[in-house]
Amino acid sequence: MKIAIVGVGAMGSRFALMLKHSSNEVTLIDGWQSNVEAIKAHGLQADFNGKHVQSKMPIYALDEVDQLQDYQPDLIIAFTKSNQLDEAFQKAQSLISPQTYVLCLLNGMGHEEILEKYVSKEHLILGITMWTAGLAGPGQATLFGNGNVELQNFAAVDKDFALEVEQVFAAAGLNPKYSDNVSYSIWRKACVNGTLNTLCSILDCNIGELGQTKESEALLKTIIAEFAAVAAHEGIDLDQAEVFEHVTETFTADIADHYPSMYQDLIKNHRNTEIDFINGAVWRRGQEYGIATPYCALITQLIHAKEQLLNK
Ligand SMILES: NC(=O)C1=CN([C@@H]2O[C@H](COP(=O)(O)OP(=O)(O)OC[C@H]3O[C@@H](n4cnc5c(N)ncnc54)[C@H](OP(=O)(O)O)[C@@H]3O)[C@@H](O)[C@H]2O)C=CC1
Ligand SMILES: CC(C)(CO)C(=O)C(=O)O
Repeated sequence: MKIAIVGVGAMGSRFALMLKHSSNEVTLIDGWQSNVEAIKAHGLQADFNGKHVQSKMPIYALDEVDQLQDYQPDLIIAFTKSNQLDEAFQKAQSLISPQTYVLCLLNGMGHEEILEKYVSKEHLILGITMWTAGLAGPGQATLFGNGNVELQNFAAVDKDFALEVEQVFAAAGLNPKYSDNVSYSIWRKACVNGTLNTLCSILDCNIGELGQTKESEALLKTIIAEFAAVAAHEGIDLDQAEVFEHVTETFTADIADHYPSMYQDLIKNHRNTEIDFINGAVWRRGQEYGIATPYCALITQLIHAKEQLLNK
């Protein structure tokens, strides 16, 4: 399959390497100049489960997309951060023909509202992933552990292409599943990020260390209850006990040593975070629906305050 990846940070690099390794034609597009230069010079490099891998792939800066006039990908995978998605697709929109599909696996909620400006509902595929990834530097990913992908067409349309993507991902070892209720999965995953990503960032710890604190149980349950109240208003009936179990399973799983992507942004790289698409989205929607979400409000404000202190 002809696949373009827009956003070649940690996760974009993982998917690029795994999809290229299984013989897909992968083209990379990214806005971070030193990353683009490093990949142009040395290819994409990674510590992949302890083994060094290196793979040459065409890469273009977002400002160079006009050089790709005759290039028409079958699939574009969005792997920017939520807060970069709109600007990246504004710059990359010339790649989207009426045949192109866009798959969004970003953490958080509301990305379809942004992507619908650039691709038709019928060609939008939404999903989530439990794969993890980090960056050791420009063009150098750190890829450990296992994960999976859930995806589903956004509109109720013919799912042939999405099933083809499922097959291509299966051949790449990405453990995909065509979901029959991806909206539920997106809320469920948002609960993972709304607890682990935020609390690890505020407490400056990894997932396993968070799980060792006595307070984690009550914090998780309260945050999940706020997500569930807002989700219920949108017709999604989150099973809070199952979601709590799903989140706490990570405390002893092979991602226990992982510092969540929000931690990598805020604490490691002093960059702004995706908080407005996670707890911030729950707080905002709660205000609209008349539902109190005091923990999400406090967490959103603390993360924004930390962004201001660190990202001067
Ligand atoms: N990392 C993880 O383990 C997981 C992440 N996700 C989700 O996947 C999506 C992509 O996340 P992830 O791959 O972690 O994102 P990254 O931050 O690694 O990369 C996203 C983009 O940020 C820019 N960037 C990254 N690092 C730097 C830096 N040090 N300095 C300047 N710019 C930089 C690059 O583009 P540009 O220059 O255009 O800004 C890059 O394409 C997010 O929605 C995330 O929540 C989901 C599951 C796990
Ligand atoms: C790996 C996981 C689930 C940790 O919260 C994640 O999605 C992230 O790091 O953003």
